[in-house]
Amino acid sequence: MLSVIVRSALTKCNQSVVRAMSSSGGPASAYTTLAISHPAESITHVELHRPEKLNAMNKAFWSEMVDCFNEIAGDPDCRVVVVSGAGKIFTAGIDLMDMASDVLQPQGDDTARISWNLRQKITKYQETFSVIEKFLVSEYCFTFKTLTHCHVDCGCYALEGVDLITACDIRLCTQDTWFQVKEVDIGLAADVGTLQRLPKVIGSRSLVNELALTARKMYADEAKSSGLVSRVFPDKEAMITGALEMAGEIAGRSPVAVQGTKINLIYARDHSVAEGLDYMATWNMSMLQTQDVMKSAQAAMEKKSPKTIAFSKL
Ligand SMILES: CC/C=C\C=C\CC(=O)SCCNC(=O)CCNC(=O)[C@H](O)C(C)(C)COP(=O)(O)OP(=O)(O)OC[C@H]1O[C@@H](n2cnc3c(N)ncnc32)[C@H](O)[C@@H]1OP(=O)(O)O
Repeated sequence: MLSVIVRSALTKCNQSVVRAMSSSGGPASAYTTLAISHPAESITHVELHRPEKLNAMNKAFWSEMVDCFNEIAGDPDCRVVVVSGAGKIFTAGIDLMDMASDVLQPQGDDTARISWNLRQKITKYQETFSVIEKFLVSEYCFTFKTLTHCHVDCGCYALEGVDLITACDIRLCTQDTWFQVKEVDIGLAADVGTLQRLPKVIGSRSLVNELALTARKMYADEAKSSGLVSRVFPDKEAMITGALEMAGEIAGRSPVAVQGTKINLIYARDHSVAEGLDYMATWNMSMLQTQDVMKSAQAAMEKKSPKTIAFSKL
């Protein structure tokens, strides 16, 4: 239904894009929880795809995300990744049924061994989201987070999704989205990224504390004003069009410049200004020698968009 309405409203070029990004076809890959598509040149779409379970993160999901982003990292044709959720919500968080025995009720009778094994598992689950940041750093892709549209009365959720989206570079949502750091409601401290990354995404420490300590919902307008998302769209169609336009803007620029910018932004986030400047100098002592600078400068002098330049793959 959604794809029919969308098709009639978009250009021929965008029709195939929205078809590729719609969830109706199901996963077209080896993965059981992810659907992968290529809606435009240099852009990969990763869709969380268990809509009947609200994209709850089961055991397969945690390892498939790592495999998927490793695969993307090895794909020189990919420059931007768009991540979204199939169906009415982005994700309902950890799969409480499938994961219960693994994490919430660990087996064994020796505290040290149970603890040791739990630590291993937590570290492994952390890698599921860190891989987005880490591997895209070592490659040259940007990640958008897009949330699916649904009616106001059913709401959109990003529960464990907050861990995932804070590892992405840019976050977009629809007007009827809400976000929740849900962990305290199920008796635990969030352990796969939210408490580490959210304070670096949202400027207000007080707001981060409030969200994490009370598990209250944060709606789209507050998410925008706090800086969790950079744009709010009226509906999914507008959001996908906007996300792909933005992805196209990034993918059309020098991958040397884009990759270097991303890596140095993340480095600056985690280090002092002095350390960041030092790292930058070392980075650019080689990267400034790229032919992309000369090509781009020449295009600027001729008042041409950088998107008119054919940049080679990294
Ligand atoms: C190492 C990491 C350790 C732990 C980390 C935990 C972090 C977290 O993820 S905390 C968040 C945990 N998630 C939740 O508490 C959400 C639970 N779900 C809900 O509250 C509701 O489903 C809802 C999200 C508010 C949506 O409600 P509604 O729209 O009414 O849909 P439902 O009918 O409830 O759900 C449809 C279908 O999906 C199944 N489902 C929903 N959430 C989960 C889940 N988290 N795990 C497993 N399955 C889930 C639900 O059971 C339904 O399935 P049916 O087969 O149709 O019954």
